[in-house]
Amino acid sequence: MTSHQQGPMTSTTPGHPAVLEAIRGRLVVSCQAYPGEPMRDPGTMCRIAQAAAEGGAAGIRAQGIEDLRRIRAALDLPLIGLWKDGDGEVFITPTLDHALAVAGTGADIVAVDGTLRPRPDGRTFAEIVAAVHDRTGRLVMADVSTYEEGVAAAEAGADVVGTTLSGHTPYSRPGPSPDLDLVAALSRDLPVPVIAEGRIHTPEQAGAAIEAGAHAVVVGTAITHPTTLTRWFADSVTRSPREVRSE
Ligand SMILES: CC(=O)N[C@H](C=O)[C@@H](O)[C@H](O)[C@H](O)COP(=O)(O)O
Repeated sequence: MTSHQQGPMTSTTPGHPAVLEAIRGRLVVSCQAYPGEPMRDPGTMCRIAQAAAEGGAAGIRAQGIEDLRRIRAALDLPLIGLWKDGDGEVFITPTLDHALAVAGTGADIVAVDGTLRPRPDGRTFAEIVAAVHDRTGRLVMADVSTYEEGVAAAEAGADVVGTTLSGHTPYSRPGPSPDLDLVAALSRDLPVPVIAEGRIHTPEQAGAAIEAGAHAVVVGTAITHPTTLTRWFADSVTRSPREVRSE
């Protein structure tokens, strides 16, 4: 039994809740595999999370009820939980029922789509935040894609805002690199901590996100998704001029 399994970490110092203090200026590793992939297995994700912890992850972000239960039982680190479900536009913890189920796993922070798009259960983001707070005492992370969404999410009661969905909505900034401008603007203007998440592929980019003002950095693909990592290398090798390879 870990302290996290007893309930949400309570604040020991003025300011942010303890779980947010624990990840301040640190790396959180997102451990996720996608439907149909060989690593889509709670035991496998738990081992990946344990490996990330050994490497210095200060927190873990994970998806799916069983993955979260396994990781919660195995690791005494701040845990950001979500449940990706459905094939609609809003798929990150899309309804209040999803959010309550995530909270029930012992995750310290429930990550919820924080965009302004309609949700399958018709609730607003503010209603979901209020219900999670009232019924579970857990914190809520708003996954947003733009500055306006970040401001609205903080006003709606989010405890922490992440840039997770930048580049993943049709109206946000596309491109392969992290949206550090969004990280900087939200970090400057929001009264709650901002987590840099999404398309952070190198240690330099992770450091730059902290420099831009991020409270913490979440890295997923570049640490825990070997299929994508392999594709990066495979594509680079096959695109290289033959003479370079034969040197
Ligand atoms: C858009 C979406 O569904 N993002 C998901 C959110 O949990 C994950 O698939 C990402 O891996 C995670 O956000 C970390 O980002 P990156 O893998 O780029 O480091």
